[in-house]
Amino acid sequence: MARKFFVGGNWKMNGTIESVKSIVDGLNKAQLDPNTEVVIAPPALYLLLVREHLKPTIEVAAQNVFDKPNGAFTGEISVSQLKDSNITWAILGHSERRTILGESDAVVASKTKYATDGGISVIWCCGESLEEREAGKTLDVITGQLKAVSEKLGGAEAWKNIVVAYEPIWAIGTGKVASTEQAQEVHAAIRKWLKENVSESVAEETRILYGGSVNGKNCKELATQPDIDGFLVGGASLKPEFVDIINSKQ
Ligand SMILES: O=C(CO)COP(=O)(O)O
Repeated sequence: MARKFFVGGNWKMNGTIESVKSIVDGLNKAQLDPNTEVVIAPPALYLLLVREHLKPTIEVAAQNVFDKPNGAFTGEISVSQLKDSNITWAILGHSERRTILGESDAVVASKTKYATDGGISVIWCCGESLEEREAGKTLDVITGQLKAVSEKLGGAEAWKNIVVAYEPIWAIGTGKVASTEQAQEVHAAIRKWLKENVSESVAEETRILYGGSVNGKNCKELATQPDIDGFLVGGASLKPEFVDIINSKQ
């Protein structure tokens, strides 16, 4: 089964009502490859605005979701609130939340389990720091992150609603994109890990995205790699070149 190409736009903590409307308008008018699944993740405050104005063929993701049903959790958003608002995806495990907001493997795993159990699909992120790469620990870090989430998910079923995003921390927002060889090597290792530790069909069917300084120029070559099934885009998802990234699969 061919994996459908997937491009996510992670707007992070950027935008205003005016700029959000302008990006949405641009996406609504653009010619987008119908063979690419597109998901946009605006800041929480703009989720409803984006969902209301964006064409229905593009899904909307939250940049976080909490692992409790409701209650006294100031500042958090629940799975049921996302569903109530027609938000169908969440980004979890992003390195900015792991490093800046202190989310551990266990917290990320718990949120991922809670979201998928509740019917929210997850863009689950992993990636190594520069120090870890230089110490030759890249695959150890990635497989450690995979193991934590996989044990919590407890079987193949939940993986149907998960897209994996490999985002080397040293490539995020730095303009330093991983080479096609570096990205393909890690993507192939993730697929092998899924095959050996979850199931052959999960390994075959799970989309593995690359994220980290993807732009309109470098996306085409990355998209030629057999295990790169799309992108999670930060800075360039706020710009018109995001359309070129969506249309990058030949
Ligand atoms: O973190 C990212 C997407 O989640 C990547 O960000 P940049 O594309 O800005 O490097």
